[in-house]
Amino acid sequence: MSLLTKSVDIPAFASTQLALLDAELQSELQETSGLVSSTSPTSLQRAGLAVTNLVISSQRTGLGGRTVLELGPDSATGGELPEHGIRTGDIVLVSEQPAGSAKKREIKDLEKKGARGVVTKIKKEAIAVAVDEEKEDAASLSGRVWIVKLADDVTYRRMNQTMEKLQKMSESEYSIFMRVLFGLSTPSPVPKDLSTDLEYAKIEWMDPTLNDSQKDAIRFALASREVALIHGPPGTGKTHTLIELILQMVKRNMRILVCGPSNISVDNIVERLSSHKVPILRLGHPARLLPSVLNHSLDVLTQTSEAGLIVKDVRSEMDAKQASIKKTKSGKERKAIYGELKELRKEFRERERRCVSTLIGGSKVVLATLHGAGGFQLKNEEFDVIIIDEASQALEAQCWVPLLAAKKAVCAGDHLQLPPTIKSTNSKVKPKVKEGQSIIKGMTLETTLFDRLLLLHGPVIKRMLTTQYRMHEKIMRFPSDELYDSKLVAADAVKGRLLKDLPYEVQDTEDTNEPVIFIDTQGGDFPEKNEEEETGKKGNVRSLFAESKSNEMEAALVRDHVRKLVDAGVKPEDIAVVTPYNAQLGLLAPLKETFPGIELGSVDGFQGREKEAVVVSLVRSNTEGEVGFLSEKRRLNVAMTRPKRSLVVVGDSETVRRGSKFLHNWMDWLENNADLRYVDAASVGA
Ligand SMILES: Nc1ncnc2c1ncn2[C@@H]1O[C@H](COP(=O)(O)OP(=O)(O)OP(=O)(O)O)[C@@H](O)[C@H]1O
Repeated sequence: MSLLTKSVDIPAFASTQLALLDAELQSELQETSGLVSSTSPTSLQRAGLAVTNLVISSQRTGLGGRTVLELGPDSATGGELPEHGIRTGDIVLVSEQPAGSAKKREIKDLEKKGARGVVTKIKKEAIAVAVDEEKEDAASLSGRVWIVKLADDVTYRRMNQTMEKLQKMSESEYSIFMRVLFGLSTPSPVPKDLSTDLEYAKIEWMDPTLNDSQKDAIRFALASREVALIHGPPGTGKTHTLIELILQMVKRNMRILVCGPSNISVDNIVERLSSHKVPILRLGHPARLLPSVLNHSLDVLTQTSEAGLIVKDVRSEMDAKQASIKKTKSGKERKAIYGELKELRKEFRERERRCVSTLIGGSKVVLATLHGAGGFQLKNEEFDVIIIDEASQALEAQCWVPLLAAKKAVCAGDHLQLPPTIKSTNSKVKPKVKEGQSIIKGMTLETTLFDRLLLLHGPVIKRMLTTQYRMHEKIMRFPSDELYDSKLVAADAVKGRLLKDLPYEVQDTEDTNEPVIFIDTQGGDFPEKNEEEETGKKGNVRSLFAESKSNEMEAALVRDHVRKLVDAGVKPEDIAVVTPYNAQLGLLAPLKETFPGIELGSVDGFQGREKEAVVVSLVRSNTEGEVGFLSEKRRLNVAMTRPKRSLVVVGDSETVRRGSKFLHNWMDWLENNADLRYVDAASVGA
């Protein structure tokens, strides 16, 4: 029996999590500092960890009073920023750019000459960074600067505090909810068929178009006492379902905290909830929120709401006093003003605290990231239920930040897509445990709460959404049969959609009237290349690209295919090329110049997204049948479920089929069902 199917010793669970989190943070810190100290800025940029050759183009005060720097390309580079891997919400260092050859750069030295901050906005021609308060003189940076992505140790602090609390709790403090989540008690039973149950049969749906599996999942989530999982395979309307669930809960006078692992996952829900007349409140730094969500932000409301105006009064009084100090010469008078200011500050804090709790107290639905839910604002707040969206993409320790005080949880996710990205799995940093503490062997950070609960309690705690609104029926077939017990059904509106039926002029060609095309390169004429061999670079660059492979033949075939689609009239912005390998993305990069608007991305980065046409380059082609990254079926699942109307797979079936049973079945399925195209090296032009 797997360790996860048994009840879990809570202190051992917490110490294992602490050790794993520490190892993860250490490898993140090591990776960043190792790379920054020994790799040239240009290589860091290539690895997606930095953007070089920038200048500060403007500086302004952003929300929350923070200084926001806007960084654009220097005049020599001009125009748009190069491709980079920096994302909104990343913690970065803005600093003078060191010369390429300068060795032994330490992050702390760079920090002296620059500042840490949070990326608040990314545009084609500029990146905005809100710098930390104590470093506002960073604006004085002149000349050429660069930004480097740093490890985000703040998020670890909160997860650690949560796990430490869990570790120290005595058994008598465990709530029923906690006991169920660790398998010390079984979940309270829920009637099997809720559609005939008196209480749940006659729900008045806000959205009457919900499908039966969505309705069933909502009834189940309402009826469950401790925990419910909503399993949402790709395109099945997971968020759509959560919105209705939230509205139904509000109708039942419940108070709800809604969380997700990322700001974007939370904002997505705020945006969709805002059209309904429900008082909602979004916690989080305004700089990190979507602009459309700002009018629900706690920080903004404390300044604009009625409750906020009282705070504003004190603030103006304080400003006036501050100004009068400057005018006064007499020491005695100054001292008196300082005394008054001190009192005012106290008053200000007290009013602000009251204002915050009035605003939070008046909200039926509060939304925050899992990490943000651990802030002081929610310290004494009680909720009837915690809803976690994208729960299968969150670390379990992160989920416990709000769950420690919970009575009931509803988690939505899909454990058959990729879990959160972990660095320490392949690194040399090993988890260390304090003496005398027991740990759970074999547990990793990649095991999410969603996975663990399914293993622990089985399907009785979940409901699966089964109608999908994204893919042509044929694109859906293989993942449905192989991973979702053949339960997925394509909605009528999407099941027959092809590229040629796009709402703009697209010619009917062999490339636009086929939902699944497989371009098979078997024959071994163009084997993959190892990025190390190609660059010949040593040191940390090696580790960065250690797993990276590329395949020029495949890149040429991808280019050919994209050209044919565009020639047939498909807009480049409706096409994406995804591949598991960064080095292959590098090879494909020129496509963006030829076809502006096309999207190139790693499979992992494309999770949660969709496009009309998706070309997948599998890259691996070798005589050993090695497939590396591809052996992870959750990655393949993400890759093959992104397209709406056209999935094009480019790969060497001979190599790939040897990688795993899943890959073997996929190659067989493609050979039997896809529009199969064999190529020989000589016929590839581009
Ligand atoms: N019952 C329904 N009727 C019609 N369309 C629906 C229904 N439920 C969901 N959709 C549509 O399906 C699409 C996907 O929905 P949503 O964004 O909620 O999915 P998701 O499961 O959260 O997405 P992902 O697969 O990326 O996790 C949306 O365009 C949504 O409007």
